[in-house]
Amino acid sequence: MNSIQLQDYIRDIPDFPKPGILFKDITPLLADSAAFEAAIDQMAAHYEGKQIDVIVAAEARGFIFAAPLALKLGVGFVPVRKPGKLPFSTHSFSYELEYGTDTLEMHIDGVAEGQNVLLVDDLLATGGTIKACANLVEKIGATVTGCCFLIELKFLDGAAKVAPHECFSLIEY
Ligand SMILES: O=P(O)(O)OC[C@H]1O[C@H](OP(=O)(O)OP(=O)(O)O)[C@H](O)[C@@H]1O
Ligand SMILES: Nc1ncnc2[nH]cnc12
Repeated sequence: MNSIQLQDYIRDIPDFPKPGILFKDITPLLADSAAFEAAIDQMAAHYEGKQIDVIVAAEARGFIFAAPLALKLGVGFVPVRKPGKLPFSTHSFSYELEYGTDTLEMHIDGVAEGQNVLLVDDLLATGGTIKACANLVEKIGATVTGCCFLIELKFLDGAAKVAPHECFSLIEY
């Protein structure tokens, strides 16, 4: 399975969802079980043996990688969702995207003070989403162990926004 080039499974869609955005479409990778499995295995290999209590990820695409990674690492998964979707009491936080602004929510009992949290998403662009998640985790008194992505758009320098937390990605543009 080492011969799989994950980059080959990412499709470029120009001007989506807005003019000037080159959208990185992950659906070809998801449609190929060997490529999808290779991505999860490579993420798990990077974090194997590290102190992680829980994985936190934002909907929708973050869930796709966070859930199998949580199972593989043997830790829980805490969903961060768009407003009005979570049934229990929530923390709510707003942030900026490459193509707009958004608000996310997490259950107040999702992450506990003192826990080590791995943040997972499909893609790091401006870093707005992951920085907002990291801020919330730290406000709760938990520690961000790292930030894991399938794709990193290096030219947008999202990693600088999340520093000093480590950003690990499998594909860089
Ligand atoms: O680094 P940033 O500039 O914050 O951009 C990255 C975020 O943008 C996308 O999510 P989107 O809000 O499009 O939602 P989706 O997962 O529901 O498609 C992507 O899945 C990341 O979460
Ligand atoms: N260029 C991009 N492609 C896919 N998802 C994104 N999320 C933010 N920017 C993106």
